Amino acid sequence: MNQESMQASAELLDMLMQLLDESTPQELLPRIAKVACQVLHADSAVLEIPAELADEPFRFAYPASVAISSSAVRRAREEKTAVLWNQADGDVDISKSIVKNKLTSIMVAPFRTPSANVVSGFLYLQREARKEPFTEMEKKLFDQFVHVSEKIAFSAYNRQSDRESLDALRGITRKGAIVYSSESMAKMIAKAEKFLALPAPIIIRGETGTGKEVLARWIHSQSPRAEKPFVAINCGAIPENLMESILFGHVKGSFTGAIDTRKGVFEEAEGGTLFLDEIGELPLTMQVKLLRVLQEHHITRVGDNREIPVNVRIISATHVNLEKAIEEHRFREDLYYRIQVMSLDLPPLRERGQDVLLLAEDFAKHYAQEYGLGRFHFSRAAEKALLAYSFPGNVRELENKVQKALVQAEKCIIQPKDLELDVLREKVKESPRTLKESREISDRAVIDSALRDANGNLTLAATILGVDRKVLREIMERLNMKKEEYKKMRN
Ligand SMILES: Nc1ncnc2c1ncn2[C@@H]1O[C@H](COP(=O)(O)OP(=O)(O)OP(=O)(O)O)[C@@H](O)[C@H]1O
Repeated sequence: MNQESMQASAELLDMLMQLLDESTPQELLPRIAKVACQVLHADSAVLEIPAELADEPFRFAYPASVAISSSAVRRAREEKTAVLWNQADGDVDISKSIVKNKLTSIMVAPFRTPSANVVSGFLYLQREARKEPFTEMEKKLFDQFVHVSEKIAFSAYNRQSDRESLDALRGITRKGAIVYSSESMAKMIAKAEKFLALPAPIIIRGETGTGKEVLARWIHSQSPRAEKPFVAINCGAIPENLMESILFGHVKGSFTGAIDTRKGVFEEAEGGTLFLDEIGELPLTMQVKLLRVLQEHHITRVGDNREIPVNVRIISATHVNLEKAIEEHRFREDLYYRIQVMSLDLPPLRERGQDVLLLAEDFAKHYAQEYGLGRFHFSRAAEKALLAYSFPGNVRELENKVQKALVQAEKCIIQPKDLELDVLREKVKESPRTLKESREISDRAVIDSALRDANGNLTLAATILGVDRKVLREIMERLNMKKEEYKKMRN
């Protein structure tokens, strides 16, 4: 092997190594285009896969606005191999594209299905005029790279479809990073789905670490604003004196330390979604300013008097009871009505039943892969311990416990002791739980959700539940549930 081909093989290996970590096709495909672009020193890349191959058509362009030669793509498909055009080559259509787009050369390869000759998509690279054209050796490397990438991509598709079949068998739903099988989550997601396309603000209520940000990101990704930015800030973590500048930006010299003019998060999120976590922590002075922006749709940077129009969807989140904060004059009622046009209650983990187990399995799989460990299983005893443990609402705590357990576990089997669950927080002391206890837990969860939907109205809640009002009242008495506690909750 000569020096040049040794170097090429090393580069090819390097490219492929970078792809092995990506687990889903959605993560892998953009990476293929980017890695090819980087290692082959191209200025732009496009990877396109039509719908019949993937579930949805896939197109990734880097940079996003790149113009490509469709004649070059057609020729690569006809020739069924990687093809290279340089400025001096004779193909009239392709030369036109090369000159028009100020290029020096183009390489395209068909991106095939695993079943051999069905040409489906393509990977396209081009170099700008100021650079050297691609060489024959680079074309060879590109061809080999595409062959192996196709195989990596298809095993990712297969893994995904295996997982989807298994998920369907077990009644598991995945929405972006959100995983669930419980009714309480399914109900909340069904409600969220109705809000996706609407521009109005949403408020997400839920205890700490229940997935409010994950839910907000998913809503954004499914909304007409998905291509625009999602910007998240935690109102509780920002010092009061910096809050205005972080939200609305500032001009140079407007205060000590303002060495540049800076955009605030409203401008950064332009056209997209701004996630205001812990909105209940926003100081009263800022609440007034935020309300004004929501009403007037423009902001003014600190130290400036120009009004800058903004088009941003607000999703806010809170773990505190905002109604109580209003009563205590810590939160403005007018702002409350502005931000809670549509409201979602994220159930705490303790009300998600078996979700605890599937989240634990997912976290175990994810972190075992990240740490380069093998495949882990939970022992039956560990599963029982997880179900019996009263998580204080918190998916993050579960995630943390599973992470630690992976390090402690022997022979890739997670035992109760590896999870370090606090014995004082066990929901039920005896195991297994009796039928009566388990029925009470599920009765409590459905009644809770119906009362929320009905704003504490017993007749309406009874209708939702399909029982007589008297029967509902009796069950509530037995479970020590009070309708008054639901009067102020709004969905
Ligand atoms: N249903 C879910 N499926 C998978 N992962 C989840 C789910 N809910 C939460 N998580 C994970 O739990 C962790 C906490 O989620 P997130 O940060 O969205 O919670 P939060 O309610 O916004 O927290 P905080 O109250 O601290 O702001 C994240 O790592 C997230 O990926």
